[in-house]
Amino acid sequence: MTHYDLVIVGTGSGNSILDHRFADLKTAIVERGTFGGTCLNVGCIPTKMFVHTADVAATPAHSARFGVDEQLTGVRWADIRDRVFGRIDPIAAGGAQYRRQHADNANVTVYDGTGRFTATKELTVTGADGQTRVITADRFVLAAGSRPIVPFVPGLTEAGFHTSDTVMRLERLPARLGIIGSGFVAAEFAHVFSSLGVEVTLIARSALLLRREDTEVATRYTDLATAAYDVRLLHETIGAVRRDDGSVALTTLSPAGADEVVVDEVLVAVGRQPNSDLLDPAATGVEVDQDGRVVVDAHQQTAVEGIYALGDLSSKYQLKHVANHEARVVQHNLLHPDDPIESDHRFVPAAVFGSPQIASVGLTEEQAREQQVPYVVGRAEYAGIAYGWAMENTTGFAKLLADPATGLLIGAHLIGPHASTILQPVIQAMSFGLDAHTMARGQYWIHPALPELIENALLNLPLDRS
Ligand SMILES: Cc1cc2nc3c(=O)[nH]c(=O)nc-3n(C[C@H](O)[C@H](O)[C@H](O)COP(=O)(O)OP(=O)(O)OC[C@H]3O[C@@H](n4cnc5c(N)ncnc54)[C@H](O)[C@@H]3O)c2cc1C
Ligand SMILES: NC(=O)c1ccc[n+]([C@@H]2O[C@H](COP(=O)([O-])OP(=O)(O)OC[C@H]3O[C@@H](n4cnc5c(N)ncnc54)[C@H](O)[C@@H]3O)[C@@H](O)[C@H]2O)c1
Repeated sequence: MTHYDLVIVGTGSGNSILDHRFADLKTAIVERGTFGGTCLNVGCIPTKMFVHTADVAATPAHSARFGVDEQLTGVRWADIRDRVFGRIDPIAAGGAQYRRQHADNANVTVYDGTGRFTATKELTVTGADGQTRVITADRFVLAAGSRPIVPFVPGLTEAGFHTSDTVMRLERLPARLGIIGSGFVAAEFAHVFSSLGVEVTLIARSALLLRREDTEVATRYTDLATAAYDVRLLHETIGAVRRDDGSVALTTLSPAGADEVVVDEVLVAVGRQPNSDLLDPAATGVEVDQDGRVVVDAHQQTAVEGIYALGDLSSKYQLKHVANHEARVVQHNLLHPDDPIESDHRFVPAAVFGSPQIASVGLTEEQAREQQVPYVVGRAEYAGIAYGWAMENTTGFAKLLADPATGLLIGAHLIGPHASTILQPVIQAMSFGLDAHTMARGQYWIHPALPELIENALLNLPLDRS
């Protein structure tokens, strides 16, 4: 048994904690999978590299209305895939090598294997070969992330399916892809594969795609997706079977009765579960909530002194910018235990990089109503601003919610080109308490750029005083 000052479980956001300020601490870092975690290897980074490629591939389909006749003559899947992972895999390998071998990390030992608590502040690490090593520490950082949920569907395991962990490394592009689910992963991969020429069928249990977005945004997205893909709403997948010709028949049940969807590959995208079950935090006295999330306080500390948790393991947001923020908080609190700081989860934004993009921050209109928060709504359409005309966009819009008395923004919801970028000034205004009128009129807005969408929505807010 080896004792450490600090043990970090998970090399996603957890790996970013260690720097020269920890050089005096005898430290271990434990990883069961690929060094670098979800965002780098199977999450944000590769998906967005595929999304940009999809945007490029989709361009010819929209170019004729500008008087430009373009044709997509083919996509080279192997080249697309290998460009993405040719860039990413060396970064993961380099990160692992840096921790294992570089002089900067003389104080760090990397353990390959799954960490599981076996007693208070005692972790047993089981390697792929089944060998176990027991380590103890004064302090722990639990950054073990989450993994895709696979719902029980009779026959699905035998038929074979992909998750976001594997679908980006497909050997070849399928002609038809069935996606079970209707959230972030479903929307992004529907755009990616459809733009590359794959027939996409989205099988959603709910009546709306992206149903956690503001309802107006989710409704607009559902309408646009229905025009672009084969969308089956209110369909529960109840069976799967791989046929002799290699296709997979998915049986679904909807209010209209049983139905069948025949595809070549299946992507399961129904959410992610925290990896707390692998860690058994209870064995060290750390509490887990009913959704499997490790419970932390505002300092990211669990109920056990010196054990911190961050990211998808403990956060309901499951977003990389949140995991990064929490990792910085944990880093500070490890370095300055007598002067701890708190995480700031007041205004957490999110973006779906599908087609079109969606970006949001703060309350939806439905949440504001439920919580009885006073609000007014200001809207603007891409079709109402000059750059929106340039893009011939007729479907995108911004919807802002503000407190009518103070003018402070309480929510923002965008659907349309570059929504993830255009939202940023709103996040800034909310974070720093800038009211809508000052934001709209206290600065220049570059004309005729896309952020004029926000300027117009701000000016359209029916505030008590403006
Ligand atoms: C397809 C996809 C696209 C995404 N796109 C975006 C995006 O565009 N923007 C965004 O903000 N977020 C995105 N996310 C979410 C984002 O990737 C995660 O929120 C973030 O990576 C979580 O970081 P983490 O450090 O908490 O966990 P992870 O990065 O998952 O790190 C956890 C690590 O711990 C290891 N581990 C787990 N259990 C153990 C154990 N018991 N012992 C040892 N090691 C263990 C795992 O192998 C893993 O490497 C996406 C996610 C997916 C799946
Ligand atoms: N751009 C981004 O920031 C980004 C991109 C991808 C993933 N992510 C993160 O990863 C997480 C996981 O993404 P996701 O799309 O898998 O989950 P999600 O939570 O976004 O959506 C899952 C959807 O599947 C539905 N569902 C649940 N069980 C089902 C079942 N048995 N059959 C059919 N549908 C079912 C849910 O109702 C929900 O609408 C997200 O919560 C997000 O935080 C972020």
